Amino acid sequence: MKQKITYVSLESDASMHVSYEAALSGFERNFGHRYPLYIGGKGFEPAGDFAVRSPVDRDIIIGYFQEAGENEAHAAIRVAKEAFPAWSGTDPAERIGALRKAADLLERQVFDLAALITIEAGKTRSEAVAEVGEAVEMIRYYAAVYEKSDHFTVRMQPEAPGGVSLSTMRPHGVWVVISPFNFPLALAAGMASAALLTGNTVVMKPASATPLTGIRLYEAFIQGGVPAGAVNLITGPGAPFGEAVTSSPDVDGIAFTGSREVGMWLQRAFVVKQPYPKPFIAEMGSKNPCIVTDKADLDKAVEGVVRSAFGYGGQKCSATSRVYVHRDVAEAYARALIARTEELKVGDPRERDVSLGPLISEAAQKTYEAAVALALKDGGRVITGGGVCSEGSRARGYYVRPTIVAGLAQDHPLMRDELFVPLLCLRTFASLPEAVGLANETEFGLTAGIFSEDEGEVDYFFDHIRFGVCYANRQGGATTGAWPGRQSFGGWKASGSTGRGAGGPYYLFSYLREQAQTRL
Ligand SMILES: NC(=O)c1ccc[n+]([C@@H]2O[C@H](COP(=O)([O-])OP(=O)(O)OC[C@H]3O[C@@H](n4cnc5c(N)ncnc54)[C@H](O)[C@@H]3O)[C@@H](O)[C@H]2O)c1
Ligand SMILES: N[C@@H](CCC=O)C(=O)O
Repeated sequence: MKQKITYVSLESDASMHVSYEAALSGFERNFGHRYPLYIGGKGFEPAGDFAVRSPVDRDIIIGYFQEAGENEAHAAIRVAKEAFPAWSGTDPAERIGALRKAADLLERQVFDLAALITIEAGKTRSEAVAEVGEAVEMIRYYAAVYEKSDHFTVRMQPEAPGGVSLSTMRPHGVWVVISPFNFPLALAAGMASAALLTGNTVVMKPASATPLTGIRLYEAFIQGGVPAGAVNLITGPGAPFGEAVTSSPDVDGIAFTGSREVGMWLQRAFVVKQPYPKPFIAEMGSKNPCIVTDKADLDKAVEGVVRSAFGYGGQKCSATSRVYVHRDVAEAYARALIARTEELKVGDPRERDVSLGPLISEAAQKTYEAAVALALKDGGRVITGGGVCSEGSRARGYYVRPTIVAGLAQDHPLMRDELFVPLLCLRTFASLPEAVGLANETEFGLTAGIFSEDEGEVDYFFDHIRFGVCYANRQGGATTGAWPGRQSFGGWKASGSTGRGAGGPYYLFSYLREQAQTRL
């Protein structure tokens, strides 16, 4: 592959397709294995197992995975605690080397991993290849930041002549890394590599829909040179794992990416059950707005919104789910938006020309159907989409039409709640301050976008919008597609807990604590 694929480019030379299709057929011959969980470098099959079926086609059983309970979580935490003194005591250059090697290994397997992400998570090939690229770049970016900053050691003013005063940043100990289904490689890789680079040890828990991608990441860390025990992997349901990790005195920090509901539960439980405050990193959901003013280039605004509202079926925390369009251009914009949306081909994401694969689960499909019904009941107009696709092989997956709803009140639940399905709400406004006010009327604060060719309007937007990741005139994605080293990715308010974005210059600080060292 000659060109780098990002979420914004999503295009490449034809060689990508040949390699991806070869990887896909290789993987298809290997469905149905049984996989262990990993503690201290050893695979265990201690529990009952669960089958993971593909959202692309429910008849595909990807594999059987361990349904771990609290005992396995405690065992992994114990081993990670034992591994901490040695791993935190290694030369940082050695840790950086191991993580860089893991990134190289992931990069070498780009098509195998992309095929796996397609089957497990239902992503199209371009989205899946981009995600592998994001994981690789995330690790490399953190390694570079850590290396260039001299591992955050800063010389301070000496207290007396001949003395030395340093500010150093030290690891906490055992971090639990809990990741969601929708970026099963990139988000787990980002959190876990940040913890490991900075000298912490890790217990990873991937989402139950996507455990095999988590196992492949674990293997890359181990093959890269992260010692057995410094990284461990538990599969299985969230609830018993959450009980164990929030109550264990040996857990020193939790990094979570997922829904607001689970994130808030974890944060509260961790505070209540621990004897003293410990770091908790949460990246959660959102309800992301995009503003299209009467000074917008409407072609850009159509493409940017379609990509962000419907890319991966709206199953991105960064997805655009609300559009506020100036009333003078609303009709023309809606017409063009509908036309472009109706060009999207919904189907099996293994196929080259498909733009939109399935939703992750039956529950997600039910959320979609309930949302469409509620929109109609409450006087909304479904201006395109609004139905399930169940013709032919699509009946064996969770395929739905990208949908746009107009005419709902600003405080309607569909304008307020994260749905995580391809459903976009459209409303009009009369002035930019009004639009920014409407965009900000939410408890969430992850991503926001504007389309306007007027610099003054764009300045006003950046000055007044209360979201962590903001974009202007981004045809490649109105609110989606942040990339390590280009955009720090972190939510405000109910969307995130630290104020320091993933893939940004300050992210590693979240896994460290400062120690002042004074020598006389
Ligand atoms: N802000 C971000 O960077 C970001 C990125 C991706 C996804 N997300 C959010 O993630 C959500 C979608 O992902 P999801 O459906 O996998 O989220 P989820 O919250 O259902 O699950 C996330 C992870 O938490 C685990 N979990 C569930 N209950 C638990 C419990 N009681 N204790 C411990 N762990 C538990 C799950 O097994 C999974 O591994 C959306 O809300 C999306 O916005 C946020
Ligand atoms: N980097 C991705 C992360 C999305 C998370 O769900 C984006 O910005 O769209």
